[in-house]
This record gives sequence, structure tokens and C-alpha cells, in this order.
Amino acid sequence: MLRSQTKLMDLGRRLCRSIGNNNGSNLTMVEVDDKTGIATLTLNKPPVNSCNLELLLDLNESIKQIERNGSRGLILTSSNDKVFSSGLDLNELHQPNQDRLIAFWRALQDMWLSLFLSRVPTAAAINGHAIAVGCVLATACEYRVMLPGFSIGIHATKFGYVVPPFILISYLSVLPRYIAERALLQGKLFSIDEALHVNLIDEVADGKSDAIIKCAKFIGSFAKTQPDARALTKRQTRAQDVQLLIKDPEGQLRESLEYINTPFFQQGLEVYLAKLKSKSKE
Ligand SMILES: CCCCC/C=C\C/C=C\CCC/C=C/C(=O)SCCNC(=O)CCNC(=O)[C@H](O)C(C)(C)COP(=O)(O)OP(=O)(O)OC[C@H]1O[C@@H](n2cnc3c(N)ncnc32)[C@H](O)[C@@H]1OP(=O)(O)O
Repeated sequence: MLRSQTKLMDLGRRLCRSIGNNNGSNLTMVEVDDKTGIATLTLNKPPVNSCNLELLLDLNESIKQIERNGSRGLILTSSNDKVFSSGLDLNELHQPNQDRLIAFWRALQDMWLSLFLSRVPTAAAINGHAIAVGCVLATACEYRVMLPGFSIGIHATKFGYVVPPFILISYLSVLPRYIAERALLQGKLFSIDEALHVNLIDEVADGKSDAIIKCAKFIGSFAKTQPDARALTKRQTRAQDVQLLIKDPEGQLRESLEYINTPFFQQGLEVYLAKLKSKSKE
């Protein structure tokens, strides 16, 4: 690598400062670019960023921290170069301790609301597979840039999971209804070309740094808007989508828990988890 290139990269690094989210965990990392004021929020739970209770709480705290510290935007990405997020940690749903399950599902609902309604511009640099809730994280953002060779989508019905309304809504907020419905019913995972074709993603990048640059450019497109006016307009635009979860979070929680605790769901999950484990040993 040329010395001038190395120098440029070092400079880039120096311009970023890490900010903690006060809980001392490294499950997510936040770096703010001093020049642009944009925060990069990196999912960092090996091996595949599956969302367990701790990651969801951490992610929510980081989203709030980014808003509190006056960042100009949020870019969500992953420290894993193959997986953006593998969705919910299925171990949280399998034969769950009921108190932990309640905390887990509440954390999921709260985190989704924080990201979906974030007052700052949000973009996802999808540098790996984005499966189920991994896709939901991306669609909660306002813009999506993805790297080739990976899949994105919600394939829940293939494995016997009914999706809760807020997951459905997050799909419907970016896809036309007929495409969202068909994809959900088929349990479809989109290739990058398919995702671009239906506008599930906005752009393709040829590497993670290119994806981050493209996300930053999108965020920069709001430079001339007044932040409070932008934030309130976004909230109004999305108000109907969040109505159910804001008006009756406990009802939504109850409905999901009832479903997760059914023998039907638990048996299906057991089979799926066993398949997943045997695949990873191949
Ligand atoms: C009537 C009203 C109804 C209301 C309904 C309410 C509630 C319904 C409840 C739930 C359904 C909601 C919808 C579902 C949302 C979800 O997000 S479910 C999660 C779905 N995700 C997946 O299925 C992803 C599965 N994983 C993969 O496909 C692959 O792992 C991969 C992401 C493509 C990465 O592949 P690779 O890099 O090859 O890694 P491995 O497969 O080897 O995996 C490494 C280890 O990680 C474990 N793992 C992977 N994903 C998960 C996960 N999601 N949860 C837990 N663990 C996971 C995998 O088993 C390996 O572990 P070991 O190394 O074997 O220990």
C-alpha cells in the first residue's frame, strides 16, 4: 500500500472518536466522525450478531446515546464481514425462562421503536447477511446500502413462525404491499439483485467503506434541513406504523409470548435449532 494511502487512512481513523454507551459492554460500538458528525454504530456480537437480550438493550442504549450526543446521523453496520445480523437469538425463544422472555421481547419492541423513530437520519451499511430481525434492523433505517453475495429478508414462515405486526410493518414501510405479502408468505430471502429490483435496498457497494461513504452521502443530503422539523416530520410520517406498539405495548407483548409458548412453536423451533447446529458442524 502506498505511504500516502496509509497516511490518509490514519487520518481517517484519528478523525473518529469512540463514545461509550455507559454500560461498558462491547456488544455494540459507537464511533463519531469528528468531521461529519455522523455516528457509526457497529453490531459486535460474535459469531453472527444474533440479537439476545443483552445485545438488544445495548443497541437501544447506543441509539439513544447517539441522539443525546447531537450526532448528525447514524450508520448501522456490523463488525462481522459475512453477517450483518442473523436476527433474533433463537436460544432466547427456546424453552424460555418467562421473566427473561418478557424482558427480551420488551427490549425488542423498545429497540425497534427507537431505531424506527430515531430523530437523526439513519442508514444501514449491510455488509453481510441480514436475516429476519437482521432485515428488520435494516428496514427500520431510512436508507440501505448492501454488499453483493449476501441475502436479506424475512423467512420466518418457512420455519413455522408467524411474524408479529411490527415486523410486518417494518417490511411494509419499504416494500409495496403485494411484494411484502408475497415475500413473507414465501419466506423469501432476496439476493442483492432481487433486493435492488424491489427497492428493499437503495444501493449496492463494493466494500464496507464504500457502503459507509454512500450512507454518509445519504445522511449529508439532509444538511440543509432543520433537524427538529426533519425529526417531527419523520415522526408524523411513521406515526401510523407505530400506533399499535405505542398504544398497547403490553398487549403486543402478551400476544407474542402466548404464541412463543405454544407447543407448536417450541417443537418447530427445536427442529430448526438442531438443523442450524448440525449445519454449522458440517
Ligand atoms: C398470532 C400472533 C403471532 C405473533 C407472533 C409473535 C411472535 C413470533 C416469535 C418469533 C418469530 C418472529 C420472527 C423471527 C425473527 C427472527 O429473527 S428469528 C431468527 C432467524 N434467523 C435465522 O434463521 C438465521 C439462522 N442462521 C443462519 O442462517 C446462518 O447462521 C447465517 C446467519 C447465514 C451465518 O452462517 P455462518 O456464517 O455459516 O454461521 P453458522 O451458521 O455456522 O452459525 C454460527 C453459530 O451461530 C449459531 N446461530 C446462527 N444464527 C443464530 C440465531 N439466529 N440464533 C441463535 N444461534 C444462531 C449457529 O447455530 C452456530 O452455532 P454453533 O457454532 O453451532 O454453536
